[in-house]
Amino acid sequence: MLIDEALAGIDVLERGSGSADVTGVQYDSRRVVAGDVFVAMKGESSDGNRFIETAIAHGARAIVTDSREAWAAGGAVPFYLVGNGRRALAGVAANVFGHPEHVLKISAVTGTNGKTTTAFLLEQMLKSVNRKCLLIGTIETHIGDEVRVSEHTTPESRDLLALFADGVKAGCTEAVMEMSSHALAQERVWGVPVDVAMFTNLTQDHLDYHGTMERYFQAKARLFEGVGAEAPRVAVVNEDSPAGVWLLTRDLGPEVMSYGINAGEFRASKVALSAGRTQFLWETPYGAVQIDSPLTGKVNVYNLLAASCAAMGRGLTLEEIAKAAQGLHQVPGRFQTVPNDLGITVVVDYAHTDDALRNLIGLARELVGKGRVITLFGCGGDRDKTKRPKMGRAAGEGSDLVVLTNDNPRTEEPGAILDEALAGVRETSVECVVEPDRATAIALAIKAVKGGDIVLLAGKGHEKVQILKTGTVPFDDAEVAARVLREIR
Ligand SMILES: CC(=O)N[C@H]1[C@@H](OP(=O)(O)OP(=O)(O)OC[C@H]2O[C@@H](n3ccc(=O)[nH]c3=O)[C@H](O)[C@@H]2O)O[C@H](CO)[C@@H](O)[C@@H]1O[C@H](C)C(=O)N[C@@H](C)C(=O)N[C@H](CCC(=O)O)C(=O)O
Ligand SMILES: Nc1ncnc2c1ncn2[C@@H]1O[C@H](COP(=O)(O)OP(=O)(O)OP(=O)(O)O)[C@@H](O)[C@H]1O
Ligand SMILES: N[C@H](CCC[C@H](N)C(=O)O)C(=O)O
Ligand SMILES: [Mg+2]
Repeated sequence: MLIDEALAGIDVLERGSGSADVTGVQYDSRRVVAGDVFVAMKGESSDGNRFIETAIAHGARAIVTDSREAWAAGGAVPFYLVGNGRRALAGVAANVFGHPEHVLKISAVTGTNGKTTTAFLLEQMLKSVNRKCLLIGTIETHIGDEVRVSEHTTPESRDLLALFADGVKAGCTEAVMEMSSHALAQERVWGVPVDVAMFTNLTQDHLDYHGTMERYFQAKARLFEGVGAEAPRVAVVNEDSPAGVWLLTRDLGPEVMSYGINAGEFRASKVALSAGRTQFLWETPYGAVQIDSPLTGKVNVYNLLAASCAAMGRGLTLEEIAKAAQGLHQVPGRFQTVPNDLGITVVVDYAHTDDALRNLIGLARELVGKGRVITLFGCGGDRDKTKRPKMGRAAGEGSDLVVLTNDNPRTEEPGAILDEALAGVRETSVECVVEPDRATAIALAIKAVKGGDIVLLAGKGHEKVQILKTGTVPFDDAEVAARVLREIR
């Protein structure tokens, strides 16, 4: 395609001389191949403009830059100056990949917790009526039946559009995706038209990046305004969440579906919860239906409500949704039990905020009866530090024993992270053992079990690695727990 076609619709401030035939687009010099347009953009930790020469050496045929200096300096291929590099990248990618975003009906979910689960549930509901689906989120990317491991919850626009194009090629008509607050703030989803948008909840996380809860919320709210695209046709909002109530006061576009247990037009009543079973009557303006699903816990009532509303927004009937709910599978690493014949309940969960820990421990308390709740957790390095004592407090408040350990210390000193979390645990009277090595800590937690106790391994869920200063090593909570359980047999 001619570079002018690749740049169609993009506000180009200055054009270089000459033309070029381009076959692809790239924003990372290390991934440029011959024929690409390289979009050089300023980032927060680095600047793509520093890598223009490398990109040209790798075969870039044109440069789109957000730096006037880089444009003025020019080079061996035509240069184009744009005002906003990330938006230009999204626009060029949409042109290069043939606008797959207009072929797919896109459902997107944002919120602090429940995005991955809700997206998985909605995908399963859409598949139950034979719609071919793309799924894009934290754990995996599904392109119809093909499964790929995800690098980001929400990929950079170029990679997102490439996935959309693969989906269209595979015959998908629907896409279900998570939109992280990082991606919304950075406009990785610029120009992506969302048909159905979902909001799950807002509690503390990611303040290292957003600074304040207000800015964190405003990033999430952008999904409902449309990011370089029209506002979503349908807005699905949790009215039991204070931030959801606030969102509902805004102009949310043509169709609004509020859900909840205590409030909301699409409401769950007669909620009955037990291990492996969630039942409620779903009362909607279009009639009521009994939902009976094999998921566990109150948070999943909310996830089911969000997914069910979105499924309805995508045209499924109440009966189709109820039928799909019966056959739903639990999401990997979300309240996942580790099978064993010792009668010990070990649960792997991705709770990595104080709110999620509180919900998880509350659920365990309900299930355990007279037994004890043993909670193992840690806090991520190079991430929101202010959540650490809060997570510690949440873990301490509901548990009978806390095992504090590492969870991806990244470049930080593990001991310092543990101290910050421990300060919160110490605000409670719970017994706490600190063991930095996560495998040893898991063994310790499981070996502390007396009949009828429950062990919660929180924070890493589906993750398959531990990220340490010295490098990334394979690590899987469920696998380690299974090994410990085999050893003590
Ligand atoms: C804080 C954050 O989100 N940063 C993301 C952001 O980085 P950035 O804008 O600072 O970019 P940069 O690293 O300064 O680089 C600027 C430009 O130079 C380019 N470059 C850089 C080096 C080089 O050798 N050559 C080169 O061309 C880069 O490709 C980029 O185009 O854009 C990059 C390109 O898309 C992302 O890889 C990067 O994700 C970092 C690695 C990250 O860890 N992000 C996490 C926090 C994240 O996004 N998480 C959310 C989920 C959070 C949740 O669980 O809720 C997600 O959606 O995954
Ligand atoms: N609706 C919900 N409300 C509150 N907590 C939830 C909800 N759903 C799940 N959780 C808790 O949050 C954890 C993460 O859930 P999930 O992976 O679905 O969320 P997410 O928003 O995708 O998270 P991330 O942004 O880290 O990818 C779960 O393991 C569970 O402990
Ligand atoms: N995806 C989220 C959660 C990771 C949870 C925990 N395992 C950690 O590393 O903090 C993040 O990057 O903040
Ligand atoms: Mg997720």
